[in-house]
Amino acid sequence: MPEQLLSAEGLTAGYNGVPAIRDLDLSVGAGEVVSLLGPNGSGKTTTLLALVGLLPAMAGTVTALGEPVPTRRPHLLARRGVRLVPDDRGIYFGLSVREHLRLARRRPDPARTAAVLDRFPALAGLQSRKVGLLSGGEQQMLAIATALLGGPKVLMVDEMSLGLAPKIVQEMLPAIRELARDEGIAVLLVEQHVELALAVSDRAVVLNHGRAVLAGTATYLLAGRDRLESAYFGADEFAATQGA
Ligand SMILES: Nc1ncnc2c1ncn2[C@@H]1O[C@H](COP(=O)(O)OP(=O)(O)OP(=O)(O)O)[C@@H](O)[C@H]1O
Repeated sequence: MPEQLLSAEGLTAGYNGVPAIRDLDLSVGAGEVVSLLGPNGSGKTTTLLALVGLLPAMAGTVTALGEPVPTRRPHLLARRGVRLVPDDRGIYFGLSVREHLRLARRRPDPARTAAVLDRFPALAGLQSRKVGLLSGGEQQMLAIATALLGGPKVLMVDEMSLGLAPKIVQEMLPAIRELARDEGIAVLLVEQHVELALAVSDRAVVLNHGRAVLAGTATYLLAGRDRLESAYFGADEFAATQGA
């Protein structure tokens, strides 16, 4: 079993005193890719925000790299190597790609930059382009490349595939999978593309109404399509989609 770099136990978090996720257990080990799945509003983004301490835990604990995650100090956590790429990508549109990549490290590291750009070759030829003029897929690659330049130990990506063509997603997800394995990064993906996510994941957790309703290895989840759909949609909604 890999060393657990990120874990939540009994995590409850939400907004204005109202829980949006309840009693969640989750862990991601070195070199592992775990997907957090579930329908709209099931609590995936809330979970990520709680995991980086942007939302304080109402109950339970969050541990990253063996230490409790501090509340509302994501920059401190990022310095320790725990990075979240948010669903709006968190990038600066006025910079060029080259300038953006330079922001990622206090001291430039050309070898690391070259190694990361190797994983996203489409970006390599766009270094002079303004970030705001990149396509959605290129912007997403830049957001992830920027996070990777710092050499993260834990990487969380919220809805990487949002607004992207499936072909781009099919290229990017395996690149993230390889990076996790090669560099021992613990990766937590929030994804709407269930099958694409499971294809590159070791394990997944399905949330519904803020609770983990199904968890297991990707192989187990892919082998039980009905079980997955039922957990994903909820029994009643699933029945409705079946015309019952
Ligand atoms: N800032 C907020 N204030 C109050 N409630 C919120 C806030 N953000 C999210 N919620 C609520 O918390 C619940 C979980 O939302 P969350 O964004 O975590 O779901 P999600 O699974 O990421 O959804 P999606 O797939 O649509 O992005 C939803 O009921 C949502 O309406």
